[in-house]
Amino acid sequence: MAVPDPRSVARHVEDDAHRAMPHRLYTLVFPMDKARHRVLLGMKKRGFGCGKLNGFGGKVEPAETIEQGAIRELAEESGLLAAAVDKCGLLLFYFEDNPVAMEVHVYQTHGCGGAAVETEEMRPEWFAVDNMPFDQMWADDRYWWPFVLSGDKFVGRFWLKADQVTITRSELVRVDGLDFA
Ligand SMILES: Nc1[nH]c(=O)nc2c1ncn2[C@H]1C[C@H](O)[C@@H](COP(=O)(O)OP(=O)(O)OP(=O)(O)O)O1
Repeated sequence: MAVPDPRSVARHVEDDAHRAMPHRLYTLVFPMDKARHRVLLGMKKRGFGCGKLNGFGGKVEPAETIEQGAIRELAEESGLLAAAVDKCGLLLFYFEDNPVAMEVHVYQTHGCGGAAVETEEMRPEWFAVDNMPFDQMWADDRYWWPFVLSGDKFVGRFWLKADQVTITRSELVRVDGLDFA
């Protein structure tokens, strides 16, 4: 069996089936403009999730912390420079045709430096936080987005069909704290 990534927080999920699966770590960052009640999303132009509007993020590299990965991916995909990011929640995705679970660490950030620019991977656009384009986003986003807005921390688990759209099972809970990086 593959050696578990020590940065993974799968141990927080009390579920044998889950613990037995390898996990790949990802980040997902939502740059917020509190004054204008807006969030920056990016239209993914290639690869996984192509054609969807999403936060900014990607795979965590072996030599970095999850937070460092979040800040790096945000800069690479949007041009925005964040001094810090705030942890919002943890998402676990199980795709029917993939034996590796996706472990996605969700952050928001405020007052970034730099300017949002279109990159090879993403075309950025601002949206009102209370009128999100959920029809163009991942199917699970509409369920946990209210937690991001309220500031409540959350852990969500979603089981998806190979079409990456149909959710066959889900669990979403508010947690008191996220005692991991
Ligand atoms: N169901 C889902 N809902 C959601 O909101 N975001 C999801 C999601 N499933 C995956 N994501 C996010 C997590 C992460 O930010 C992104 C996937 O990362 P990528 O595959 O784009 O990684 P990389 O940018 O490292 O890719 P490459 O450089 O193309 O190898 O999609």
